Order: sequence, then structure tokens, then C-alpha cells
Amino acid sequence: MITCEGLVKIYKTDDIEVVALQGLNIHIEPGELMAIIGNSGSGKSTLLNILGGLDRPSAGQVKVGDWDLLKITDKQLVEYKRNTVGFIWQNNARNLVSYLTALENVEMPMMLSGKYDRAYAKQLLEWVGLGHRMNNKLQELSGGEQQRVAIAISLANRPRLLLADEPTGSVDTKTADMILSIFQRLNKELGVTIVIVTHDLSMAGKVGRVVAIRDGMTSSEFIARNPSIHSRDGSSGSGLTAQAHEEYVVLDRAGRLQVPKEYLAALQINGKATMEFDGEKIMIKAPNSLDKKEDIEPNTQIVGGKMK
Ligand SMILES: Nc1ncnc2c1ncn2[C@@H]1O[C@H](COP(=O)(O)OP(=O)(O)OP(=O)(O)O)[C@@H](O)[C@H]1O
Repeated sequence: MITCEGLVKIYKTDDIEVVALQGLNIHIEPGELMAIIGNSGSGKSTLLNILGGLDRPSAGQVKVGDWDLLKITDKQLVEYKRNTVGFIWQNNARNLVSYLTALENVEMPMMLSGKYDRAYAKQLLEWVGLGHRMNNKLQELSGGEQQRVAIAISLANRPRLLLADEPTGSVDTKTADMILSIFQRLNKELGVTIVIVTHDLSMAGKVGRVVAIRDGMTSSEFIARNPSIHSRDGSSGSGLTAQAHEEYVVLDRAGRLQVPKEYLAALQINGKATMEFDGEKIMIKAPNSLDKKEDIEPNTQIVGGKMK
């Protein structure tokens, strides 16, 4: 469904350039329910905004289904946003109109895109557990209920891809669990591909695959050891644990990988390292004393392995 290869996003302001994504690779299967985690500023929202057609990539490859988001025209982008992708934000006020009912809020995007279908709007509200509140005005609903209306709205145009940016960021644990089980049900019953960006490790721990982004690149992946437990009820585990998940470091096509900063700091590796292959393992070590000397005495020449 989604392929990003060497994806780059540079934000240019008057005098500075911020490289938010620096050659990111990710592949997401059709019908997958997965999460993206990463520290603040690592590029998660940038990736989601590009996938949602809200922002343009600077370079690299980004494909969603048959759409090439690097080459897409502005007109095609409108079509893409209308038909292929649905978006949920932490701050759902962006999607909702407070003086309309829950049902009217779901019907509105249907009317705007010429696909009005009241029965489907009602069904969506049933799916998110709000069948009994559909005629209440938005302002009469709690924050968690409004977030569930936002999920129903995001599906109003029957998208194949649902992007959720911190969907549980402003709700309590019980509502967060309910939102996750709604995602699991929609994923299973409608087959919609769901990508969730979250800081919430307990939420991430309940999906089958989690991709970690560091400094604008994919750094590692966590795969559930028993995905069927996760897809059934989302109740396994309370975070990303070694018992429940296998962790993999991600290598790009050229064989590049990201070594965590704390490992480098612990070994005092800075700029250079040695690498050894013993037939089974690859070992990365701090430079030996010869290299360290070279760092201290930059003019020293190395000839035939001996210093002059
Ligand atoms: N419109 C913009 N203009 C300039 N820089 C931006 C813009 N949007 C994001 N950035 C920068 O790009 C980098 C990645 O930001 P992004 O919002 O994608 O991170 P994030 O992982 O989603 O962070 P958070 O978890 O805090 O939301 C940051 O350094 C950010 O300051």
C-alpha cells in the first residue's frame, strides 16, 4: 500500500533549512494496522502529512497505492485526499462543527464530495459505539466521544488508508483502549490500512508492528511475537516488551543503519569506528589506539600501517 524509499523533506524558512526527513524508508502492506513511534522532532508528523497529501515531499520516492506523491499534480492531490485517505488528529476540533449533531458532522463531508449516504453515516457512528448519541450536538459530547465522531468522519469517504496522528493524546486510558479496539475492528472488517503515530508505548505495544523513527530515518522495527493475540483483542502487554516483541534494526538498500546515540556515547565513538566480521557476527568498536592517535595528531601520516 505504502512505499517510501529515500524520502527527504526539507523545510525552508527565510534563513534556515530544516531536514525533517533524511532518506526515510518504510513499507506498509495493504490492510496493515501499524504504529510509528519516535522522539519529539524525529519527523513522525512530517511523514504522516506527506502520506496524507497535506505536505509535499522534497525528494525520494513515496507511493500510496497507484499514486506517486512526488509527481502528483495539485488537481490529482485533491482527488487523492478526497478518495484515498482519511485523517484523525489529536485535536479533533479541526474536523468537527460544535453546533451540528454527531450525525450531521459525519454527513457533511459526504455531501461535500457528492457521496451522501445517511445509512452509512449511521453505520459508522454505530461502529464507533455512538449509535445512541448520533442526534446529540457535538458540544453535548465528551472529548472521548468527540474523538470517536472524528474517527467516523475520517471514514465517511470510504478511504483505503487511515492516518492517525496521536489519536489518543488527549483522552484517558479507558477511552484510548476503546479507540484502539475501534481501529482493530475497522481494520479487520473494512480492510482499511491504518497508520498510527503515537508517543503512547502501551498503544504501540498492542499493534502487530511498530516502526521507530530517529532523526528523520527509520531506525528500528518491533514485530509482535504472536500477532494473532494483538489482532484479536489488543489486550496483550502494556508496552513494547522483549517478551512480546522482537526488535530489529533497519538497514536501507545501501546497507546503512543507525546506531543509537547512547551506544556510541558509551563506547566514546565519535565520527569513526572499526568494524569486524567473524563469520557470524558484525562487531562495531571504538577506534583502536592508532586511529585515536591520528585524531589527536591530525598531521600524522600513516604509511604501511606505521606512523611517521
Ligand atoms: N512547517 C515547518 N517548518 C519548518 N520546520 C518544520 C515544520 N514542520 C516541522 N518542522 C521541523 O521538522 C522536524 C520534524 O518535525 P515533526 O513535526 O515531523 O516531528 P514529530 O516527530 O512529529 O514531533 P512531535 O512528536 O513533537 O510532534 C522538527 O525539527 C520540526 O521543527
